[in-house]
Amino acid sequence: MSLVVEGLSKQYAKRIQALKQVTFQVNEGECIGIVGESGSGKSTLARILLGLDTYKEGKIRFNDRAIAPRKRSDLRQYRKSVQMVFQDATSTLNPKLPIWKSLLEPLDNFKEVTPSFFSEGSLSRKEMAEELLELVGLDKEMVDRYPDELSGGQKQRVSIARAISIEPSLLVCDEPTASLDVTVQVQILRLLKELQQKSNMTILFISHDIRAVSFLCERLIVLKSGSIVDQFQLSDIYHEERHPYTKALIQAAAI
Ligand SMILES: Nc1ncnc2c1ncn2[C@@H]1O[C@H](COP(=O)(O)OP(=O)(O)OP(=O)(O)O)[C@@H](O)[C@H]1O
Repeated sequence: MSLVVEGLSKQYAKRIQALKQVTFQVNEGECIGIVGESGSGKSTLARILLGLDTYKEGKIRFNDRAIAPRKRSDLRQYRKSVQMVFQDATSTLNPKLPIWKSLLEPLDNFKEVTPSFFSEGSLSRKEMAEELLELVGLDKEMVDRYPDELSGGQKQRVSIARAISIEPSLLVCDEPTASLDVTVQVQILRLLKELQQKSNMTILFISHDIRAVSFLCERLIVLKSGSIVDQFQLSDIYHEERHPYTKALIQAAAI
């Protein structure tokens, strides 16, 4: 797996330059964090990376193939490899479907995928959903429940299970913990860390919270007003040469 973003710029209206010459690379098995305040361009970047938004300037290459957002066939292949976890798990899950049906949607879309983590032998669809729930630390009894019968943290676990069900080579998380209580945030971060270590999955974690990013990621990218102002290994977070903006984020988070 490799993702290369080169000189990516995105302009919404004449004066709104959401991304400016953004360049970075994500390598296999890495957990990389993109941190920035509100309005820094994080969601724009996430949407473009998922093929949900277009861009005119710059290049995105995934496994050495250009991602051209308008080509549907390319996009389908890409979606199989790149999955997303959003901030709002409620909107990810269809309120009219029991959890097990929502969980199986990606596997239904990509029938050619047989996840390596399923037990041997033929599993019924519900058993598959139960195994997915157990993978993210949820009780398998929850398969028949509906989203509004789950807590925020449980819903986020379901959306993580759903995203990893097809074993994507890259998982993009856009503020996955932002709407959760602090204690639940930590649990979700621990879960992501555990899943990443178990499967060597590559994670791109986008957040305004440098504390969360530094808990999970070994490399950090700092985005400010659409530009990357700093990029460093976690071990260098307190290094003197950090950008003043990074230092301010660290100080504000008291880490
Ligand atoms: N659809 C849009 N049309 C016009 N401007 C937009 C649109 N989406 C975002 N912007 C602008 O682009 C800039 C970056 O927004 P973006 O949502 O990517 O930031 P963000 O870092 O994700 O912020 P937040 O954490 O508040 O969601 C902002 O100035 C925003 O107002």
